[in-house]
Amino acid sequence: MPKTYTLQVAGLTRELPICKVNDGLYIAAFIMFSDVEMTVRCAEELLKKAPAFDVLLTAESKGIPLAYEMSRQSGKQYILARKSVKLYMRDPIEVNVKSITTAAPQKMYLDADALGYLKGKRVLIVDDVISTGRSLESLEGLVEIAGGTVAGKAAVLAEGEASEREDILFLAPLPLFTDDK
Ligand SMILES: O=P(O)(O)OC[C@H]1O[C@H](OP(=O)(O)OP(=O)(O)O)[C@H](O)[C@@H]1O
Repeated sequence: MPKTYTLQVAGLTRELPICKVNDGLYIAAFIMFSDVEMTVRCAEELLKKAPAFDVLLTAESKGIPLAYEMSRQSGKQYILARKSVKLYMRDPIEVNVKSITTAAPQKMYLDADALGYLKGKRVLIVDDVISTGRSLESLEGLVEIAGGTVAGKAAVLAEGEASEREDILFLAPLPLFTDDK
């Protein structure tokens, strides 16, 4: 198994460390935290591809810098689905989620203010990576509960079989790695 994977995306090149998920399955870890250049460039490229939308929606935590930057560049607000309830959240609603990189089942929450903001809006869902698609599915569930419409589903990278999906926008595929390849 190689130690790194060379990613080219949005005109930039990065060496991603390859990390074990479980026996036989490995991923190349794409962590945009701290990489402002990558965040800014990917936000630009995703906004070029994005359909018309009113508001961005992402999930804690790695989607946050991307959604922030897409919001800054587009002038459209972003809403954040939290993965725990904070005492300042009014009447939170929840959906279940289990992503490829987080072993334990998680939940996503929106409070009444966020739900109210999404109601009747065209929502562009954004994340750093779409892999199994379960996080995306949860975000779609939140949009439905809120009474918004999904304008588009966008990520910097589509991992594994997600790169064959035709219902998502992404900038580059990201392979999954197994012991036999
Ligand atoms: O398509 P999926 O299999 O759902 O995987 C993609 C999701 O997994 C990662 O987040 P993670 O849940 O690890 O949380 P984090 O951003 O807080 O690290 C990533 O940022 C996506 O949100």
